[in-house]
Amino acid sequence: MVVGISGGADSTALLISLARMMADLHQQNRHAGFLIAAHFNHGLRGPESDADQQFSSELAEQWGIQFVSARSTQPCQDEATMSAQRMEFLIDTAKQNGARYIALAHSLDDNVETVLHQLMRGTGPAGLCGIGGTRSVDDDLVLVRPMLRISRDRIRAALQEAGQPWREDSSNASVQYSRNWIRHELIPLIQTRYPAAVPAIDRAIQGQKTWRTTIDAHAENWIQQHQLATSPATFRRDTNTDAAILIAAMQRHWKESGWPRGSMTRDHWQRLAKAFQGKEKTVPRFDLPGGVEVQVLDDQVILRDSTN
Ligand SMILES: Nc1ncnc2c1ncn2[C@@H]1O[C@H](COP(=O)(O)OP(=O)(O)OP(=O)(O)O)[C@@H](O)[C@H]1O
Repeated sequence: MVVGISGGADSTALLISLARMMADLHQQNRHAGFLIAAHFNHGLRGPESDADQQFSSELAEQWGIQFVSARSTQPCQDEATMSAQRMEFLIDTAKQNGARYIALAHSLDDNVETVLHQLMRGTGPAGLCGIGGTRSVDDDLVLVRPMLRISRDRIRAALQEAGQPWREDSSNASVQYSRNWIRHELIPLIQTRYPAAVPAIDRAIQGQKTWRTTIDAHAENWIQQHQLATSPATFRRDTNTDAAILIAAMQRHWKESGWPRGSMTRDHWQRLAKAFQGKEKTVPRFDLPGGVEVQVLDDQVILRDSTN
């Protein structure tokens, strides 16, 4: 397992927990695999960034864990780009060393902040499920987030109790980044009136995930029963199924076909669902963003990638 370590409280706690679990397994003479601590130096905060790397490397050494690091060749301030650079490094490290898992230390609070961020920026039901606990990167590699149900406060309290220091990232305190603004301004404001808001939102996320799993199972089932041909993708029309399931089925189809979803709005998905439900008889053909052409026949709907 490759563990992404920033030197912050969450990933310090994750690395130590995994190292202890490994030690326990070794003691019981059980196979424990191997751990690699991987740190990506974004190089944005000069000596402070180097000190984070130094801290992470010393922590790994202290626990007898192999340490790998890389430095950004194109330092940038954009959160999404930084995260993508980091993921690329973690995936490369995993592949080069034959690791099957990458572990990240996102906490319950990170999940709640992410959902609030998505909610305000605009999202569908999937975005309200928050960060996934596991995700397949490919057939041989799985991304896991074992700390997702543990609060930031609990993690810090445990580190303090263990006498284990961590690095405080000064850019985490800056409200310049929208995620930090949610963490440092918005959530504390909400908590002045709703002190238990964070665990309450987490429970709503868990509930949403259960709904999502159910809808996904129906969507998968629907595709199996209604897809008549793959090239071009041909589906049987269906007046009985709810729009939510039809939309989830189509979103799965988009993903499997590698079609771009970026410009598909809620209105587009609903229009597509209506085409299946037989309420779109007057429009036999229409186009969707990303070059997908929809042809509506009496008993079938055909989808074609017109850019191919
Ligand atoms: N520079 C980095 N190098 C390697 N892994 C990282 C780095 N920064 C973050 N990660 C991993 O990604 C996870 C989520 O990143 P995020 O920026 O939300 O974390 P963070 O606020 O720095 O948390 P932490 O308290 O773990 O440092 C971290 O918990 C850690 O596992």
